[in-house]
Amino acid sequence: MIELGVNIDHVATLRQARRTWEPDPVWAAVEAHLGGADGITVHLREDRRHINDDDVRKLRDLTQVKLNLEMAATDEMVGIAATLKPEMAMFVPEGRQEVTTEGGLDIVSQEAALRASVGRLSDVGISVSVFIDADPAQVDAAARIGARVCEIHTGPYAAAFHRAGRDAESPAVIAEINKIRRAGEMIRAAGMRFNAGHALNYYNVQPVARLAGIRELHIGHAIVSRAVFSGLREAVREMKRLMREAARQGESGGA
Ligand SMILES: CC(=O)[C@@H](O)[C@H](O)COP(=O)(O)O
Ligand SMILES: NCC(=O)COP(=O)(O)O
Repeated sequence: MIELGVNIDHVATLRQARRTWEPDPVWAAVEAHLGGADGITVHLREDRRHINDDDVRKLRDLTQVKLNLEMAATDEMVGIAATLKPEMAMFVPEGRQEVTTEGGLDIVSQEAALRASVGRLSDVGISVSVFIDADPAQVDAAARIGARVCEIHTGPYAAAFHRAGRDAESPAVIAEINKIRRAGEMIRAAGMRFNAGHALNYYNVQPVARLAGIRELHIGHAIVSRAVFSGLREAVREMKRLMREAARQGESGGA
């Protein structure tokens, strides 16, 4: 069955707006768990603009569902992950000026360095994921460096969906979903786990959740935004309901 990893970065974004102690990401993780989250995702950015080292340590100790640590592939971050041992670590590209992650990791241009980082984390039992565009060359490279998981960047799909006025049948949206589908087929054929995420929301999630072989979606901004009005537990519950419904109707019958 398809799983949901809830990204709680923006609970920390709100805390940092006042540089205070609330809202606490650990409380968010508990609420997400109670709403049906299968995992918790945080992105420990090099500039610590939202989640900080202390949050990750506490989440590691207290979270009872899988922890996925998103990070740049730097020595510092690899060291932190190797010490804290989240169940999964995902390498993402990072830009200092970006508001959020702007594109997938270019594995092809830094294969040797990334292979070494994947090796360091795999050696201590962490399942290593890479955040990549739906690009066959990047999927091939992910397999070559030993990644166990690929998370396909759904930002271009989400942007097309928004531009099309939420029309899932528009040619631009279908073209984007087909790219993700083809990447997913390659990922699975290479024996890796097929995940997806970024900018998914309550309107655009179902076509992605219907894809054959999709294992896990990572969703943050939309869930935390909904939670402002409905509470986090309910926001997670509703997202899981949409995902399950789509998976049941989906290309692999919810398997
Ligand atoms: C990798 C990805 O798709 C996003 O989850 C991103 O890493 C989140 O980072 P921000 O929360 O800083 O936007
Ligand atoms: N890796 C994607 C993620 O964790 C959530 O991204 P978003 O829903 O906050 O855009």
